[in-house]
Amino acid sequence: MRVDIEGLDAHRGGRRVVSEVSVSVPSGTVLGMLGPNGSGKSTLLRAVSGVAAPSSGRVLLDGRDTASLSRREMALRVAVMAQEHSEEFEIPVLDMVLLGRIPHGRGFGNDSDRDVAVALGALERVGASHLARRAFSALSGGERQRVLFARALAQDTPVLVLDEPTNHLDIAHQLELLDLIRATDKTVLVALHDLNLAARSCDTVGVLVDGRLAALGAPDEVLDTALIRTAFDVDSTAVDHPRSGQRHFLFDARSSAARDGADHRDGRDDPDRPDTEPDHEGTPVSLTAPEGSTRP
Ligand SMILES: Nc1ncnc2c1ncn2[C@@H]1O[C@H](COP(=O)(O)OP(=O)(O)OP(=O)(O)O)[C@@H](O)[C@H]1O
Repeated sequence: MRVDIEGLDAHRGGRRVVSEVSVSVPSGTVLGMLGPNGSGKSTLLRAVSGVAAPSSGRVLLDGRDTASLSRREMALRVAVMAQEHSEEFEIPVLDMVLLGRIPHGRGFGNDSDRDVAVALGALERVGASHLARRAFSALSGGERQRVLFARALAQDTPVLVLDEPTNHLDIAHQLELLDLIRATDKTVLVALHDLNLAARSCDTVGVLVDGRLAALGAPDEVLDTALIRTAFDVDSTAVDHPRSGQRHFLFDARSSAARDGADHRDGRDDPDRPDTEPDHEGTPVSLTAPEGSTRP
């Protein structure tokens, strides 16, 4: 299902925090939303998923304006994994995942065999089958994230909206979750903080700065040291992964001297800057694979 965001503005607390965002997400592709804290990623995703209506602009799902869809019609199209969840319910994990089946069925507690099979299948996909009988409230943060992702999968929608789904996850589970996202044929909009994970996992990335889209495109085209400095206020060095060749960024906090002066002289004569110049212009530096690391 194609998602088109057209000229979207959104307000929080009476203030416009997303301005004139337009993005098209082709069916089956993954859009990563990046940006510093408070740049408007969650607010944009809330507007896309219908949690909060945009103050202007519109969101189209396969050409249909979401404003014309009922809540159930939305829930059959878009599953949401929100950033903060206050679910302290004592309910078993399986029941939590079954909540994702409500738009398909007869309501809470009336789950069909198929609903249960779908929920168990979703738990298995996220490696959480062993948690099915545990109380959701008794899970760790990472376990909860995986269960909530299972709930979103169990909703069986063509579109997934995921707000920092890798929060709390250990590295293995971060990679696993993003691989699962990549492997689905769903259209995915996902807010992420880890630029390297985003570059690895997204077809397109959009970078929000102060609620405006500062950049949009394929990760390799969009992410470079200049953009990272402007958007995130950190210095970075681009390196190629010794085995995969994929570009990665190493980050350094910017010195206050660089901050004070760099905006108009680009930091080139910064006294804190090393003589051996890490590449700050976006051309990746090649790293040589350590000896013996010849595995593909
Ligand atoms: N409930 C609220 N009331 C008032 N202002 C809010 C509310 N929620 C968010 N905001 C403000 O809206 C702006 C955008 O917030 P949003 O949560 O969309 O950013 P974000 O990019 O998702 O941030 P983060 O990376 O920290 O999750 C911020 O300035 C934030 O302080």
